Amino acid sequence: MADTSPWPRDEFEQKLRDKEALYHINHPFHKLMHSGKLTQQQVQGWVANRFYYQTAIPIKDAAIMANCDDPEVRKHWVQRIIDHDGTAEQEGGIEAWLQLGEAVGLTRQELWSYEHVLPGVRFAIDAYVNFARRAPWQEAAGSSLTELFAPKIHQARLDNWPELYPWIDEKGYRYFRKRLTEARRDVEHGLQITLDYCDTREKQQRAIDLLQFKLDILWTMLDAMWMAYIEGRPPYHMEL
Ligand SMILES: O=C(O)c1cc(C(=O)O)c2c(n1)C(=O)C(=O)c1cc(C(=O)O)[nH]c1-2
Repeated sequence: MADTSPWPRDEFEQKLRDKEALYHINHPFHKLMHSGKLTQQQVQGWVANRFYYQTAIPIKDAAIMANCDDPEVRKHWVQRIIDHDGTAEQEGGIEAWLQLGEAVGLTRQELWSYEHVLPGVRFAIDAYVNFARRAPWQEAAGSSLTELFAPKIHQARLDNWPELYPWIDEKGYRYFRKRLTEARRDVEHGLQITLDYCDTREKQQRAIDLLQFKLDILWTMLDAMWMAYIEGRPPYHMEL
């Protein structure tokens, strides 16, 4: 009979970490971006589409909080919302992303209107928010663990973009710098929740599958952007 006992904690954690192989840092769109081959218009397309993700993240985190009956968890989780929305005194990630938009030549109104957001990007992100609304909060918390792999991609942008894309204004980099520390703190907490909650093989496997679901969301966003901005085939492009 197959062994269905839970994996030891460190083995389970390693299985989650192994998912890095499918992280969107490996998507051809990011590969082009990180080799300096994107035009200004293509960078703008990415920034405008990703803005929909940025504004969805605190809504997703509020949905997790709304489903969470543990004040100890909420006490920490609320920081994620503050990181993105900011406070009366301090700017958050959404404001930093708007500044990135301006640094690449977009206006705030353009970003807020979501006029550049592709249907495929919107559907993928909406799937993440809707999942977080309905899932047990521990499962939704676990799906944020793609952030395990995010500091590397933020760091790569900080390291390479100034040379590859000298036309991007320096004020655009604040978002990525900010996320380096925030993402590391988030995953420490998210990982503890997941490792504690998944005390059966079934729950562990479900967490791995949900991490894959989140990887699918990130990958699918870039597939839609590839069609529109690299192939020049946005939706309803009819020419052969
Ligand atoms: O630029 C990226 O590649 C990237 C990826 C991810 C991610 O892995 O989901 C996040 C972010 N950035 C990010 O900035 C961010 O605030 C964030 C929050 C979350 C989440 O699922 O809660 N992911 C990510």
